[in-house]
Amino acid sequence: MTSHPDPSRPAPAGEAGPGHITVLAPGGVGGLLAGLLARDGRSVDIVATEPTAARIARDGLRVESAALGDFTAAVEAAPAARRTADVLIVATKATSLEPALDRVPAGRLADGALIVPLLNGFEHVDLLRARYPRARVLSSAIWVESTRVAPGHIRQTGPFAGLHIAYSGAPADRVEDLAAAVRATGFPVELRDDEAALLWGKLHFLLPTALVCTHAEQPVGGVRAERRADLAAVADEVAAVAAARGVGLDSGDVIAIVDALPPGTKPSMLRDREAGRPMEVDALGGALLRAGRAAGVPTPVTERLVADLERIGAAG
Ligand SMILES: NC(=O)C1=CN([C@@H]2O[C@H](COP(=O)(O)OP(=O)(O)OC[C@H]3O[C@@H](n4cnc5c(N)ncnc54)[C@H](OP(=O)(O)O)[C@@H]3O)[C@@H](O)[C@H]2O)C=CC1
Ligand SMILES: CC(C)(CO)C(=O)C(=O)O
Repeated sequence: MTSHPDPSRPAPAGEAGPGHITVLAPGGVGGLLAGLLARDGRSVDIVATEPTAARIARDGLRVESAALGDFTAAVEAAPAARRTADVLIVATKATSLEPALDRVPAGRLADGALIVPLLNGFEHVDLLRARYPRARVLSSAIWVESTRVAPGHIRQTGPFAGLHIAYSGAPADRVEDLAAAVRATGFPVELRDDEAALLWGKLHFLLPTALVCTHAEQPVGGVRAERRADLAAVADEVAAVAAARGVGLDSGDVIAIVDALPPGTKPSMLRDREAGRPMEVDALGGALLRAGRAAGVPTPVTERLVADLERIGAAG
């Protein structure tokens, strides 16, 4: 995880620029990046649900962040893509990914456009590659705690922030120009060669934290004291499935990260449960169960937590 956003925001030297950036879904993470890029004067627009697009077009995008500043950025916003994007940042929840993608037809992407999905999990990468065959989907993971407190109003909390992007076979200079533009906003970016390690490294931390905090209805401080065995067991199950796919992960690292977090840290799945929104239980936990079955790796603790959370989600 990359920590401590740099508020000095160094200017990108000699950078050609990533071109026009469209952000699909201005929620906790999408709204944060769209706001930061717009504040820096980048060419950026937002595609959102009808009411949220209207609100942002009228009032701008409000961002509150102790580390990156409080500001309102004027950004174009519409319910369907109107500009041709060189970069598409996809920031929906997994539960609304497919209907949201209908708002960005493939013809609205420049040939060879870069797609940066901020979703947790891994199954969305193949879905995006099938849907946009002429684009380059870069496996990515964002480490930040950021909440859409109201349409077009984003609050980033917590001490960590970092965007990890894999080259994923795309032209290196274009990926680096994009990384430079995001870094210049003050948001740290790490470029990586190994996309599987990037995605599974995030899931290794995220899945235990999300499932156990959401199941217990407690932030990190409570579960690391009371549900440590479940945290460690889910981390070990993720590591076992990742190992079957050739990715080496050490569960000790996950426990060390969980122990270092502020006790009030809440994963987005817990925030969804508290707000009565659909939870990404299937896209994250269900995906691990499917990958475990395919590899012949047992995942009993994840299975129990997923079953309980699916029952809770279905009961509304
Ligand atoms: N929040 C966080 O701290 C982190 C989240 N993530 C991951 O990032 C992804 C996004 O999460 P997060 O930012 O929390 O999500 P949010 O719930 O904050 O935002 C989701 C956004 O999607 C929009 N949306 C929903 N349906 C549609 C649709 N059909 N068309 C267009 N837009 C739509 C919502 O619109 P509206 O505003 O109109 O409701 C909202 O702006 C998830 O996979 C999550 O796991 C990863 C790291 C940290
Ligand atoms: C990193 C973490 C736990 C940040 O809150 C996250 O990815 C999420 O909440 O979805």
